[in-house]
Amino acid sequence: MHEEYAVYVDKVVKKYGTKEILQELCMKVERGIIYGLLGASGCGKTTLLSSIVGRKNIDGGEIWVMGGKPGEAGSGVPGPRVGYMPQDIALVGEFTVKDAIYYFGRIFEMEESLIDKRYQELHTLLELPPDERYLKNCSGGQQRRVSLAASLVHNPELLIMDEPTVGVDPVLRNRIWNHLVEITRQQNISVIITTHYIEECRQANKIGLMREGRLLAEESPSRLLTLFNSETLEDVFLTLSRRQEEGKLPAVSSLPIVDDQNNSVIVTDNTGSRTSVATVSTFEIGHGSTDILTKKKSLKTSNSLNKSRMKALLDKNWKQFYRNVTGIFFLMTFPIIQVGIFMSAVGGDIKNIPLGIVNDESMLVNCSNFSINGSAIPSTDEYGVCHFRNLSCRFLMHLDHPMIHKVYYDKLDEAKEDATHGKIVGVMYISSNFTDTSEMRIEKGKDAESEILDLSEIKVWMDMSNRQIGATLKYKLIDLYTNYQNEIFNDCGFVKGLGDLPVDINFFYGDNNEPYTVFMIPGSFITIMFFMGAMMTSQIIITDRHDGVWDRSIVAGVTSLEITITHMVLQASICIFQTLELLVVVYAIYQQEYVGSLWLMYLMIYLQGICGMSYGFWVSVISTDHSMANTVLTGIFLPMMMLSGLMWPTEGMPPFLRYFAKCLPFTMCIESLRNVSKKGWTIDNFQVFNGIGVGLLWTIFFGTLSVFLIKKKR
Ligand SMILES: Nc1ncnc2c1ncn2[C@@H]1O[C@H](COP(=O)(O)OP(=O)(O)OP(=O)(O)O)[C@@H](O)[C@H]1O
Repeated sequence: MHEEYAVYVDKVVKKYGTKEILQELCMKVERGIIYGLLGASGCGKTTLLSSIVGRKNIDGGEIWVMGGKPGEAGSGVPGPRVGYMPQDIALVGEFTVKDAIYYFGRIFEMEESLIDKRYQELHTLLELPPDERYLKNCSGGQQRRVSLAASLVHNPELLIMDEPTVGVDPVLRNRIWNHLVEITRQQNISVIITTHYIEECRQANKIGLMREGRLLAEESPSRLLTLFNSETLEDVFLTLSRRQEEGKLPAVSSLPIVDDQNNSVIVTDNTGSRTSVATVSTFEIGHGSTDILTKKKSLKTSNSLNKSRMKALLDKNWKQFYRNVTGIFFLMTFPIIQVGIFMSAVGGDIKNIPLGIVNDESMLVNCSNFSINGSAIPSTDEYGVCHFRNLSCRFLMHLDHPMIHKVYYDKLDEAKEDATHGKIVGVMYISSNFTDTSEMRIEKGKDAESEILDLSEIKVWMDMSNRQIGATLKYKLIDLYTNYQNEIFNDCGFVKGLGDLPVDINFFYGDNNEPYTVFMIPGSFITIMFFMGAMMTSQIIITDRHDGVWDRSIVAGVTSLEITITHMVLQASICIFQTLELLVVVYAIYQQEYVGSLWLMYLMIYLQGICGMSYGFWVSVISTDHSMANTVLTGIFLPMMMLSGLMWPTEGMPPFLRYFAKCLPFTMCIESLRNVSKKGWTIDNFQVFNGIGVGLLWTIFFGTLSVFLIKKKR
């Protein structure tokens, strides 16, 4: 029975949450007719059409389209059997008028010459704007006409149009209707059309009046006008709406109208018994119902990857990319800017830290006249070891370092006061008899009194509220003191190295003077690429989905997998350049050292970009719009970054958190990349391979989850 109809909707229920949008709705569209679906805004027309084309799952009832169920293998719906013009324009703004039509032609696997022929016909019929005009530069009405042309390009068996005539001038509207009448008559095409201009539906063979998720009536316009003795369809609709409100009008039944011969519109009451509400003229289909449509059954969509569709999608993605100058600029320069800023701002030597100095010894001597000669003279008498003069001046000379800006104070209290007010970062105090006690400290050695030790000590108070500055200064002071001590010991003729700490530290990898930047480079590479991949993917996919391009393409027969793969192909290509940019900036421009394989490093960074894309894909699937996507993206990315060991080694975390952190997408990859760049390890080392492995697992996980969610989400 269903085969007789182009569309057969039987007691369909569709809910959004708990709200029933379609309430056991029944609708029958014979083949080769124009069916006008009328109803107020929000009554569920779009929801019904989306369900018919297989873009929404229904919660009850059945839908048959061209004898098959939408979405079922071999039904051809979604696919080339249907032409769908959604309410939104649902075209790519970066397309020219011609591109838009060619895009759908290629998706429907039409020959290029045929697409061109159809394009010329539709161009004339619909008065399309010039071929090369970008859609984003077309008016709303022009875009709508292009959208209409795109749904007609392949001469579908069933044409579904959601408000195609909005914003179209009356002459052209009339021409569109005439064209619809012509194609239904000559080619037996079936058309379902929704419109706000109720009266234009007089040209339809049948209309369905819809209200609050139900069809109030389903008949030919002439019969409805006769039945309700009305001049206009508006009046009919008004009367039916009133009756529905008064509870006198049940919905249209799914049962076949058996007594059509009696010229009655049949409705079913709430108990299920059928009643005739009026006697009217017979519903006419102005032409035969010869089934030329079923002969087109070769037009089925295959679920496997299709070359022509993939080509069309790749072309679309490429045009979307290269015609969006701001987008290109952002995608290509963002990694350079990011890593450039990082290299310039992070890990450089800290300079000019203000250090307060109170040198009580300088009350007795003037350091500006100080000469290093004679400040440490080996002793000639048998008890002495070495004689010192003005050692405080000699030590202060060693503090002439770019990191330290010496600020002299006369009084210790004043210096401490300034330190507490943040004017200086630390205070250094040297006692008045520092030189003498330093000499005695060496002479007496193990017998030195604590007072001597105390007075020969340089005392420092530090502001450690900025730990990085405080700690850097602290280590620098110790370093400078060691240099100073070694220098005077050398002058005294002591054995070389006596002034050093008795700890000899050597390095397998890296060296003592390596800046903090080197530690952070792998983390910054990985996080920049991951973030770029995620941003790019989520933005592009959400834009596609919001513009309706995704949905429309799927109705045309494209599969989610094809869309996903083609997006990934383009973005993965962009990632190739972005990864290269990062490496060039860091290793060629900033001349950072590395010992491992550059190819392996490239691969690892690149794969993280792909992992980011997969993550961005998942974010785009679970997000309803851009702002939600941005929130989810950054909301998850930031904690992942903090746990990644980028800023602080994971060894500093509580054990359970460390294990958790290591399972995250880029924690282990950062460590692995460090192992390659600093240690020269290769991929056969497990501690390199595991980082790549975790990234790959996350890529597969996010990708699979996204595809699953897309399928489930309709
Ligand atoms: N994804 C969704 N989630 C929740 N509610 C939705 C969703 N889509 C639509 N709705 C609601 O379902 C109802 C029917 O929407 P629908 O778009 O089908 O109406 P319509 O008759 O096509 O309206 P219009 O003529 O204005 O396009 C509306 O109340 C709408 O707010």
